Amino acid sequence: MRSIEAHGLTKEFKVYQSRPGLAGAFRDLLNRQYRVIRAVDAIDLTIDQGEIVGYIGENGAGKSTTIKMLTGILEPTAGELKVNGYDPHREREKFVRTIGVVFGQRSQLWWDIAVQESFRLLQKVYRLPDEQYKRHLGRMVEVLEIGDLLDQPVRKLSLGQRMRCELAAALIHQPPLLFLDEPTIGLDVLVKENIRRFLKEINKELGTTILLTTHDISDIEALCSRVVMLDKGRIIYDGSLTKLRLNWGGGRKIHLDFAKNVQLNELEQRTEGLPVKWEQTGQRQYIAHIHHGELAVSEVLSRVVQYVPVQEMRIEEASTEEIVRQIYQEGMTIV
Ligand SMILES: Nc1ncnc2c1ncn2[C@@H]1O[C@H](COP(=O)(O)OP(=O)(O)OP(=O)(O)O)[C@@H](O)[C@H]1O
Repeated sequence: MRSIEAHGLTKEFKVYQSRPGLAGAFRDLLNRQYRVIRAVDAIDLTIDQGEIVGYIGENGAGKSTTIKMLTGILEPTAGELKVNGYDPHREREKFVRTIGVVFGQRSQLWWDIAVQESFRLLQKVYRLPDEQYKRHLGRMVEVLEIGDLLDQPVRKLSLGQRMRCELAAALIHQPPLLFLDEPTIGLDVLVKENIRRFLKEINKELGTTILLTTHDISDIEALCSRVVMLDKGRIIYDGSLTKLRLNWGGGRKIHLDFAKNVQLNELEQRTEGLPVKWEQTGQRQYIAHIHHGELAVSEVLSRVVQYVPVQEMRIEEASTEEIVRQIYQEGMTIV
C-alpha cells in the first residue's frame, strides 16, 4: 500500500515587493509588484507503507513547504497528491486522524497542564476506546521511559523529556504515517539513542511509515534505508544511503605531509583533470578530497609522489555528513 503518492507537486509563493520612498509606497497601494518563488518544483515522490525515508536538503531547499503540503497545512499550487489515500488539504478532517506529526520546535502538548491530561484530551479528540488507549499508551510510556513525567506540567520538562512525550502524543492514535521534523535537535546522545530505538520498534511492529526531515545526518544513518535529497525545490537524489556513498566515490580524504614546501596551485596543476580538491592545512600539509574510488586515489598519489616526496600519509573515508555537505555545495554533477 502507498503512504504517499505525489506527482508534479508544486508550491509557489507570491512575495510582494515594496518600492522606496513615499511615492513608492503610494504606487504600491495602487499597483503592488510581486515576484513568484517556486519553493517546491514539480516533485514526484512515492513512499510505500512501512518505509522510513529521510528528507534532506540545505536551508531553503523546500523541505518544510513539502511537509506542509503533505500534512494538509498548505494547498499545492499544482500537482496530484494522495497521502494515506486522502487529499490532505481538501479532506483534512478525516486525513489528520491518519497521521502523527512531531515538529521539533513546536509543541502539541498543552504547556500548563500535566502530560497525562494532554494525553487524555488527545484520547477524546481522536475518540479512542479506553482499552485500546490504555494498552497502547502503557507500551509507549514503558519504551520511552516517561512514566515519571506523566503528572508534571509540560513547561517543567527538559527538551529531551518533552520530545519523548511529544512522540507519545503524536502516536497515541496509532497513525500509519508519522512526520518528524528535526526530532532529535538539541538532544544529548543517550536521549537520541532512546528515540531512534523507539522509532525503529514502532516501524517494525506496527509498520508505521516515517518521513523524517533533519539536518542531523546521523539520524538518517541510524534510521533510514532511503534518502530523498532536495535542492532548490527539486529532488536531486532518491535512493539508499549506501548508493549515495558509493556513487560519490565513497569520498576519501588523503592527509599528506610533504618532505618540502609545496604550493597549492602546483598540486592543482599536477592533478588537473582528476576528481580531487586540495585543502592546505599547514606549510607542507595538505588534504586531498577525492570523489571517486580506489583508482582515483592511486592516480592522484602517483602524480604527486613523482613531483614532491611524501613524508607521511593517511587515507580516511569521508563521513556521510561530509559527502552530503559537499553535494549541497557542488550539486550532484559528479554522480
Ligand atoms: N510563506 C512563504 N512565503 C514566501 N516564501 C516562502 C514561504 N515559505 C517558504 N518560502 C520560501 O520557499 C523556499 C523554501 O522554504 P522552506 O521553508 O520550504 O525550506 P526548508 O528546506 O524547509 O528550509 P529550512 O531547512 O531552513 O527549514 C525558501 O526560499 C523560502 O524563503
